[in-house]
Amino acid sequence: MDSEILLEVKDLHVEVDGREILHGVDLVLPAGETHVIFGPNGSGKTTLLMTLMGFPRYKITKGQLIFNGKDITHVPLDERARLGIGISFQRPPVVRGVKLREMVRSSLRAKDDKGLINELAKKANMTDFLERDVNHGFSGGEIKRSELLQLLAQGPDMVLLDEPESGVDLENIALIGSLINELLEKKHPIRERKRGGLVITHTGHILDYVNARTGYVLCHGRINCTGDPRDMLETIKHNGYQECVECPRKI
Ligand SMILES: Nc1ncnc2c1ncn2[C@@H]1O[C@H](COP(=O)(O)OP(=O)(O)OP(=O)(O)O)[C@@H](O)[C@H]1O
Repeated sequence: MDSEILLEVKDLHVEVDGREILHGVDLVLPAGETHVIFGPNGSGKTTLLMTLMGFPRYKITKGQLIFNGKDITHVPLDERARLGIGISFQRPPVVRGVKLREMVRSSLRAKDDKGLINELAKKANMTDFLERDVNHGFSGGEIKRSELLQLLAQGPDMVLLDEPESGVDLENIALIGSLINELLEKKHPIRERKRGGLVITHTGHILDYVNARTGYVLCHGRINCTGDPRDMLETIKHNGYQECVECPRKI
């Protein structure tokens, strides 16, 4: 492979509260690429992203995570964020007493810069939300834009997105798509792109906006299939996931 490898997941086994959820996941994300994760409810998609981010509840019992050439299997969450991993949650919490502006400021890798915060908020159409408590009373679409605004401030090398389009109307999906593309440096020439993304999607709407190279189907804590994400989505739409579960070509 000519491109640099951003993330390598090797034989990953993960337990949550004593129950094994991931039973040996392998994947490789080259720098500059976006990969998509499909899979039925409860198959372990969120578990995978939370484990990559380093939430302590998700215990790696076997396997290895290599990020930018460094073994991060036992590196804690805050250090992973400093190394350049960022996440947008499926259902982010309300943070009472913390204004969105403060949250964005704390995410900024660059020095505090009021001008930059305002500029990013404008891009995410979140200017009117900066003085409100994080996610308090935000609609589904506003929450997703707030998450992406924080990621834009952080500027991570690897972006983990858990259902970025859920609860977002069709008009706002275009905006969400353009924010994701900005995060993933879509305007840069391919060879210069250093960032990568892993995106969980159920509907696949985001594929209309984001240039995703590879898709995975995760079933019962294992990757059953890898391929072109648009083809996979078509098959899933027609046949559902049962075919993936029973597929004799399982990898
Ligand atoms: N604390 C826990 N104790 C036991 N099981 C758990 C715990 N947390 C998660 N699980 C289980 O792990 C499995 C995987 O959950 P996960 O949220 O990763 O699935 P998912 O593929 O993201 O699902 P969805 O598409 O519904 O968001 C589920 O069966 C869930 O109930």
